[in-house]
Amino acid sequence: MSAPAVHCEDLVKLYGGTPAVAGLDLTVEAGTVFGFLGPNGAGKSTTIGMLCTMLRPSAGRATVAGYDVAAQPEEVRNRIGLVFQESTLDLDLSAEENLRFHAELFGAPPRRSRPVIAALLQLVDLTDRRDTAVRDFSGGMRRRLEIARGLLNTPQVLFLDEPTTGLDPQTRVAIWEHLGRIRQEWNTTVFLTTHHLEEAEYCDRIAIIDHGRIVAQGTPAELKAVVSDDTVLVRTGDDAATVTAVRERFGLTAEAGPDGVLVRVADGASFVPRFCTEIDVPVHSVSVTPPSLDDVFLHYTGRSIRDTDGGRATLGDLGRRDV
Ligand SMILES: Nc1ncnc2c1ncn2[C@@H]1O[C@H](COP(=O)(O)OP(=O)(O)OP(=O)(O)O)[C@@H](O)[C@H]1O
Repeated sequence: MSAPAVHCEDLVKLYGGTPAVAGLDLTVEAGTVFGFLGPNGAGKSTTIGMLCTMLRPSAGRATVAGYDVAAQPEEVRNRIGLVFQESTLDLDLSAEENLRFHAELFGAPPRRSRPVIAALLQLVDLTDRRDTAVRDFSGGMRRRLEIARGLLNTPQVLFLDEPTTGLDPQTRVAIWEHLGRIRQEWNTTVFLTTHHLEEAEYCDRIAIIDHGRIVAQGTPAELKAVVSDDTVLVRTGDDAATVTAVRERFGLTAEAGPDGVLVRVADGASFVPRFCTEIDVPVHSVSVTPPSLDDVFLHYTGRSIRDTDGGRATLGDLGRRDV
């Protein structure tokens, strides 16, 4: 069996004695898409900085692709790709020239890099735009090219910081299709941070970090199953009578709101037919919403991820930090 893509044991990073990462244990299996979520200041960038060998751990241990980040940083660097939020593309160069320039920085001879560049352009659907200057690219095309560039050294693990931030929903979906293809066709492990919880649903597994520690991890379905009930919204002819009936007949809590009556119940699908049969007031409509990852996030961090998406530092800032 191959080594885990990422493995951390009691990983710590202190800044002036204060822990930014406070004993983190984490395993990411090879070939998966892994989402790393957390509020601002939770320790995401610091963790990724250590995994990418940009920051030295204060204590504990981490391996990437089986190599120790502190003892074997070169081995790690050769096996990872990194895509920052900030664009580092040269706008005056074409898509292909950007990739070629970067391949040369890696010291790859053109004979070796040429087929890789062609395959990557195809992977991110930019083959027919390879000669276009990046200045003329849309935001989504630029991000796809950044991702292709992160894959130039055919890394085993690709780290992406908020890969879809600033993109419109349609383009975000396209980026996710590409990330899925990268995992499938290149068997690359994708390790990403995101503030879009609906996107975290696409991840094979996710971990939530808060105050420098992992507070929850699992598949999106596992996490949702642990924390919350379905929400059933019912519209009837009489909200007050509905609230009372739900409490008395089903022993559930119900609240009247502007859109109708909200009922929290473990299994919405089996509650609805019973509710419709047993309630005495006319039912106009019923909808069932399963628990969301936002509920999970709120449960574990006490905050909604939407409240945490502002003024954040980015991975690119690591280089400018006092480490
Ligand atoms: N160079 C530094 N010196 C001192 N404290 C730091 C430094 N870098 C980060 N920190 C602190 O460490 C903690 C973790 O920061 P980090 O940037 O890793 O969090 P994050 O989860 O990536 O947050 P965000 O979503 O805002 O990017 C925060 O309290 C931050 O203020």
